[in-house]
Amino acid sequence: MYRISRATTDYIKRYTITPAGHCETFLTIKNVPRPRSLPILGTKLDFFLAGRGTMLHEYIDARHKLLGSIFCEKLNGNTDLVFISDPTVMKTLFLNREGKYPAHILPDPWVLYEKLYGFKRGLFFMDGEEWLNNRRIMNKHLLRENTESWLEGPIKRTIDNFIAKWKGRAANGCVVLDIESELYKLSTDVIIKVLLGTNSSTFESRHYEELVTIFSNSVKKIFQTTTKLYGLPLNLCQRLNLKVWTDFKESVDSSVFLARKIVNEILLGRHETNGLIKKLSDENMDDETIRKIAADFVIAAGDTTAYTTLWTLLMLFENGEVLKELRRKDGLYVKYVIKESMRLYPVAPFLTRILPKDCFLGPYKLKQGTPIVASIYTSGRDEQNFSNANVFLPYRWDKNDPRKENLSNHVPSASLPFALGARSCIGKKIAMIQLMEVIQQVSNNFQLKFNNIKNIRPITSQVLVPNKHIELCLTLRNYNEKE
Ligand code: HEM
Repeated sequence: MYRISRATTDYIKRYTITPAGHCETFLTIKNVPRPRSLPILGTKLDFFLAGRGTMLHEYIDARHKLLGSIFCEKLNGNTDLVFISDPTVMKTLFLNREGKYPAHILPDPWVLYEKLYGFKRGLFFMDGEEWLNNRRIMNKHLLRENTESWLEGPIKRTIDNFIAKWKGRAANGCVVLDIESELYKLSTDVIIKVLLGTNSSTFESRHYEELVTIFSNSVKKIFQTTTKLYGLPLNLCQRLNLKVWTDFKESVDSSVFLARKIVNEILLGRHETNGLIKKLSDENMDDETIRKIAADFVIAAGDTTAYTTLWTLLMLFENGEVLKELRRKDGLYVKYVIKESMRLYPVAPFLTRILPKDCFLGPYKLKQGTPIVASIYTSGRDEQNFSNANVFLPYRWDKNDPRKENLSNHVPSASLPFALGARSCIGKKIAMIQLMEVIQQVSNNFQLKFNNIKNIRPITSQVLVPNKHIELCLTLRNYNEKE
């Protein structure tokens, strides 16, 4: 099922395939549709006008609408990027074309930081055999069947504490919260407790709370400062020591320092713990590799899970009927609510892979090294993949729900919030346990009211985030309230 533009269909008619199945001439990257561009400048101006990348998801969505499900654009650099949004082509990429060591495009500021300071990062930044060996060990403890049985303990305990604190704060009436910071802190706390396990008293002090607050603020700053560097000449900013670069560098320095400090403390007391660090240590993973991988987890966990929680709560606030249904039902409905919110607001709106060898993708023969970008935001909102695509309808994920009959289009593989294949998110089970627990408990225990959400829109700031600061007015739910 290739949804290709009219221009591509014409090419296909022109380039025939012989009965023996041999392609006489095939389509190449030169035939991939591309937007009109200016000499020398290319489409750089369009890109700048679209907010230097902050509206990239909408910019690319508009391109797909114009050019079809496969198109090519250089964006701000000199390399052709091939954008795809067809679910079949995306599946082919992740399951058959990415090779043994799937490679993705790393954010430029991070690459420069690593080069300048010789600092080695975790799983997301590894490649080749190093990545595969470590990934296999991580898969065993985080993704295999039944890993939920050890993950649920530390995660649910952390969320119970979080909800108890919120209840205490809202005990005397409405309390206004900086919801982003609250959720960042929660996600950081959850991942530290996963590293630590359930049978330890390490970090049970007031200082721990302060540490989590300082750490999550500093991680939040990394994402803000990276976004400011979008589209700027990075090497020049660094050589001139401009504030955009030094702000980025300082936020990375302090986040990495603190993340390693946390991991070091767990490593020191590992024999009393039963969490992920103890498990990796028992696999004979060396301490430096544990430090790299675990410190990155603490950094990676914050924004993705925090913003997915925030988008889901916003969707529930705006869709009162769904919130009522969630409070009435237990079990899997909360999972459908989260899947639906990730379909509309995938925190990673683009996924990238670099082709390991020459291969066909859709009708095009592409060369080794070609960067491919899967437009997850577009595929999740395409009417051909999901009927009533822009409406928040969690029941579309429930195959037993009779209302589903009205939704003729449903292509699950068009919504890939955690990616697919060997390099998909290693933290997806952690994230799903956390999301399901926190969304269900917040909905059951509190009334939700957000301030300042008129005309709220998503922007790309590394991940998909709201375009303005949001406050949550938290009130304890009156269980007798009529629903
Ligand atoms: C809602 C929450 C989350 C979402 C939507 C999400 C999404 C993703 C996606 C799409 C990728 C794949 C990137 C690619 O293919 O290039 C990824 C990779 C990764 N994620 Fe997550 N993530 C989430 C939570 C977490 C958490 C809680 C952790 C911490 C354990 C985590 C750690 C990682 C790591 C280390 C990788 C790199 C894996 C590798 O390269 O082998 N993620 N995530």
